[in-house]
Parts: sequence; C-alpha cells; structure tokens
Amino acid sequence: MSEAVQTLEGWYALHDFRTIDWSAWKLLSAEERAKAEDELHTMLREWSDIEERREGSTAFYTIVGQKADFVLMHLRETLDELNELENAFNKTTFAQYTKPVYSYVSIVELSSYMAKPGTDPMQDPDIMARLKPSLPKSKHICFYPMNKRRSGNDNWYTLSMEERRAHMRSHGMIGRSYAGRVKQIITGSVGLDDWEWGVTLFSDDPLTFKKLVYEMRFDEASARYGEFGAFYVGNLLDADKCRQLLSIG
Ligand code: VOV
Repeated sequence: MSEAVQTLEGWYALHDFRTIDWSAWKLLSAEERAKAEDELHTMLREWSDIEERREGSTAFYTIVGQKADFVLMHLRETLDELNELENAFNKTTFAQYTKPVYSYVSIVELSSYMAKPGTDPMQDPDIMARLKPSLPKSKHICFYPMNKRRSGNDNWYTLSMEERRAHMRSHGMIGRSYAGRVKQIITGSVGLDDWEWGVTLFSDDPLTFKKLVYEMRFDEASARYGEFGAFYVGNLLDADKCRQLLSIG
C-alpha cells in the first residue's frame, strides 16, 4: 500500500454560487430594493470586520456566463460558522431573490510533499498565513473542482511517495513561474464534497488563468492524473460594483 501524504488544514471553505431572480427583483419597488441592498451591505461589512479580526475571510465576485450570477467564497475556523453564516444570508431579503445553483465545501489544505524535514510547519508564519489566508481582492476569480485519477495504469493513489513528490515538484515549478500574477488557494474536499480538491485562482488578468491552466495540462500531474469539473470565472464585486449590478434603470 502506498503511504498517504501528511496534510495541514486551515480554515474551512464554502463556495456559494447563486443566480439572481431578476424578474422578481424587478417587481420590487425602489424602496424595497434599497432596503434589501442596505441589509446586504450591512452583512458584507460584518464579513469584512471578521476579516479584519483575522477570524475568516470572504470573497464576493460576479460569475460570467449562465452557470451562476455571483459567488460568495467564505473561509471560517469551523464548519459550524460556515453553516451559520450561510443560514444568516439565506434569511436576508436579498437572498430571497437568489437561487442556489452550486456549492462546494472544503478546507484550505497544504500537503507536505515539499516540507522541509525537521521543521514544525505550525511554527512557520508563512505556512500559517497560507492556511488561514485573507482572500485577495484581485479583479478576477476562477474556481473549479478536481480529482486525481484512479484508473488502470493511471492511478495517483498507487504511486509511491517519491513518484508523487517528483510530480508535485514539477507542478510547483510551473506554478512558481506565475508568482505575482496569480494566487492559488487549494482546498481539500475528500470526505467533504463530490470532488477531491477545489482550486480557486485569483488574478488581475483573466488571461493568466488560461495560460496557467493550459501550461499545467502538459505537466504529468495534470496531463495524466488530473480530472476536472466545471469552471466558474468572474469579476470582483466591491460595494460600488454591487450597487451597479443590482440597480434597475
Ligand atoms: C498558481 C500557482 C501554483 C503553485 C505555485 C502551486 C504549487 C503547488 C505545490 C508546491 C503543491 C504541493 C504542496 C502544497 O502546497 O500542497 C501544490 C499542491 C496542489 N496543487 Fe498546486 N500550485 C499552483 C496552481 C495550481 C493549479 C492551477 C492547480 C489545478 C491543476 C490544473 O492542472 O488545473 C493546482 C492543483 C493542486 C492540487 C490539487 C494540489 C494538491 C495535490 C496533492 O496531491 O496533495 N495547483 N501546488
């Protein structure tokens, strides 16, 4: 039997994808819409206070295309907190005018393939910052779930630790050549959701997502062992953009 790699876990993650029920939203009076928006902005401010206290982080992006209209990505210390905030959001007036279309539950994960031997990762401030990150406010987000293949001769889980480490080293080298242009948050979801990992990328240039993902397709860790779900891509929603999105002319 191959040895499982040790993993470090940080904050739990919920990706909550919704569409907006525009016909119902448009039927509201301007006053009713303004009230619902104020309530939404109060909740967004509460989430940003939580982020300032370093007790979690939230990213709010539109989604381009028909899979969803927006995503709220939340990171929190516990699954209970994620569930509470999901329920609190569902009780808002604005949420009544949204329809859930997809969600993903996972936890920020770092594997120890590249760990320095003899060091305690939990004492390393860089590692702690990666496990409990403030989500970037980059202009664009890209999310997709993925598995490592388990079929015939292409079974990631029967490779030796050394083979997997060599693959991850090569994978990491490609990733590092995108340093400063894209930030990745890898969340593990074995036992938590339908795929094995969630990949969330942040960048100021959406073309970087295409370049990076394409280049990785040629790397064996992805070419031979990667299986991918649906891709969601979108644009940052700050308070002004959010008002613009919800305004009815
Ligand atoms: C954007 C840059 C980037 C960089 C620098 C980077 C580096 C690294 C390193 C060094 C490591 C291993 C240690 C750790 O940190 O866990 C990983 C780990 C991982 N990655 Fe990665 N990855 C990136 C980016 C990046 C992308 C774009 C993808 C999607 C793959 C694709 O084809 O679409 C991905 C996937 C993963 C996964 C699923 C894991 C866990 C695999 C496991 O078996 O445990 N990743 N990754």
